[in-house]
Amino acid sequence: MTRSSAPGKVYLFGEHAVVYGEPAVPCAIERRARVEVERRDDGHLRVNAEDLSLNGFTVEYGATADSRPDVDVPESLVTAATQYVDGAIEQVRAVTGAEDAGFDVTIESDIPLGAGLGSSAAVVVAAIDAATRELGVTLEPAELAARAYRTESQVQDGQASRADTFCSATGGAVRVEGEDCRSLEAPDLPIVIGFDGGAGDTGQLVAGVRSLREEYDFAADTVEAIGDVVRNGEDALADGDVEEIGRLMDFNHGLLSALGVSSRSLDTMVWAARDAGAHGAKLTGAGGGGCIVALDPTDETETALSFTPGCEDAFRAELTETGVERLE
Ligand SMILES: Nc1ncnc2c1ncn2[C@@H]1O[C@H](COP(=O)(O)OP(=O)(O)OP(=O)(O)O)[C@@H](O)[C@H]1O
Ligand SMILES: C[C@@](O)(CCO)CC(=O)[O-]
Ligand SMILES: [Mg+2]
Repeated sequence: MTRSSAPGKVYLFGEHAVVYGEPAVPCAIERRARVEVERRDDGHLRVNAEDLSLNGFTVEYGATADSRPDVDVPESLVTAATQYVDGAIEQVRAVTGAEDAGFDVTIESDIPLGAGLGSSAAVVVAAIDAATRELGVTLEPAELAARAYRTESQVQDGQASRADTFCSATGGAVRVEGEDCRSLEAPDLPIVIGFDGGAGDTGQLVAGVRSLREEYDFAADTVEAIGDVVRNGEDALADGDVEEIGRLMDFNHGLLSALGVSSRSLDTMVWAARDAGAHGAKLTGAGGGGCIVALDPTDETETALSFTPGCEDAFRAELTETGVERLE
């Protein structure tokens, strides 16, 4: 039996635009997905994911002739729920050459699903790491990130960046631009997260931005403007200038909002944070619903968010330098 964990992340700058080759800066946070893997002799895959539910039922599937979860919901929802783990196992079989390897996979996660904190990347990175080690193969973090990226890309119809998976595999703050992935020095930022209890589907939100970009030149310009914000953000990070970082996060949120990926509750939380004196606030990840990230060294933003209608949870996030972690 092997167990691995991998962290979620927040984006300081650059989500969505990073899919089209602009740079982005995500940072790993101390909220993790843990995946336990045990090899099966019969070649089947059985998945137990206690945080993943469909119609209120925990998803448990696999290892029978009809291996669909026993839940009465449309097939498309079942596929959406299971495709990241199935895709991770596909990568494991490909990279090890053990095409008929079977596994029992158990997932436990502190990262809310579909909320912009990179739950999919963390689950895929931890699953690939644990399952390859179960077969006696240990991947370097860069190779692990590359394999996890293939899964995210497949699920997102070929439109994914390497940012989430690289950040989760290596930990810390990272800078990703196309295929260029590197670690970045970042000051210890006072990060506060607000969560509206909701979720957005990353694949669908990415597809929405892609069609806007194809339809309107000014949407393509907006994507490029996000790239400019990120480049300014890198300078502010290098200078440790938290006020400037916050100002640029505000700008980044406005541009994401123009691209249609914010929501009423995300905007409400962003404004609650700004009104409470945060240096800046923006949505994080794919958007549509889920989380915002704000910078505030005082308790004001966390307190204000906890009283904001529509905000279900407000908490401080510690950045972590630990990417994938091998537990057993
Ligand atoms: N604990 C988990 N167990 C099983 N599958 C999970 C778990 N967490 C996430 N997933 C998979 O990841 C999907 C959510 O991924 P999605 O990319 O839409 O959101 P996210 O990664 O949380 O947010 P973002 O990509 O915006 O950072 C779920 O539908 C599920 O397929
Ligand atoms: C929206 C997006 O930029 C980040 C999702 O966390 C998609 C991606 O990078 O693949
Ligand atoms: Mg994701």
